[in-house]
Amino acid sequence: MKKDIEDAEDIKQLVDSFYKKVQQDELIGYIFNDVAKVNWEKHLPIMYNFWETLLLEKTSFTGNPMLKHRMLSKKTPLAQEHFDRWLKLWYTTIDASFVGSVAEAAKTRSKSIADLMWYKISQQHV
Ligand code: HEM
Repeated sequence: MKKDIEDAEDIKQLVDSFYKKVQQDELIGYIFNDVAKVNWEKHLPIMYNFWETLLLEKTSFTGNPMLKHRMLSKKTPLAQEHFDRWLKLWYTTIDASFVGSVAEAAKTRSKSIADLMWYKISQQHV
């Protein structure tokens, strides 16, 4: 039975299964695997903190995602279709296991952040 995202364990499960899909994705996987060469042992806990801060009112995240993605877009072109795929995988992963107001917030928050990131990145070239 599906339930809402309630605690750190749920966030961990969600984030772990999302990045499993991301790594195998034919459109965006290479950005993580080959361009950024992500150290997953480091990155996954950062992402648990990020989503706990956004969804569970914790304050553990202290990174600067806008800057990180702007730097990434200097290493490889990032396009709207990459963001669309990121969001599609995120929504699919949420919907596969969770339902409720926090699950909905996880989707709407990610969409606003992705829109803002894409806006900032696309403005860099003008
Ligand atoms: C095309 C879409 C995206 C790509 C290719 C992408 C890729 C990456 C990569 C390669 C990193 C760096 C990992 C490292 O430090 O080793 C990263 C970090 C991160 N990403 Fe994304 N990302 C995308 C979209 C998003 C979106 C939509 C969000 C938020 C909803 C997000 C949230 C984050 C956060 C919070 C970090 C950690 C930042 C930090 O360490 O300060 N990303 N991303």
